[in-house]
Amino acid sequence: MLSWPGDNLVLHAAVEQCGAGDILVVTTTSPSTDCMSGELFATALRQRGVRGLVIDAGDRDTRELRELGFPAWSAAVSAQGTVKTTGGSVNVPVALGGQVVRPGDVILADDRWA
Ligand SMILES: O=C([O-])CC(=O)C(=O)O
Ligand SMILES: [Mg+2]
Repeated sequence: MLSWPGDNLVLHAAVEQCGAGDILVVTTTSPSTDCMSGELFATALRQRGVRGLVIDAGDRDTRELRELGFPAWSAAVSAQGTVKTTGGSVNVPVALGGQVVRPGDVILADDRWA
């Protein structure tokens, strides 16, 4: 999904679109480390059977995520929250880390930064 920086309104819509086995990939229209997601979103995603979250912005509640056992990769850990004002796009190709990720792509991720 693609979001306005510092705004996680569309993340709510994206969660509703997710299903079992999915990995949710979150990007913003310009660089931002503001926190888009945390324990609450992770809990909602996990309940839908989502396998992980990749977010090219901030994430938080890292201890709770670890306790939940929910895998999340983010560009930053930040306490700076977001507003819920501007829509975005769900189920569209996005670019992050020099890669284009399309809906339905297979994602392989680990914790080795490799
Ligand atoms: O509520 C938010 O915007 C992000 C967060 O901390 C959570 O999902 O727990
Ligand atoms: Mg939280």
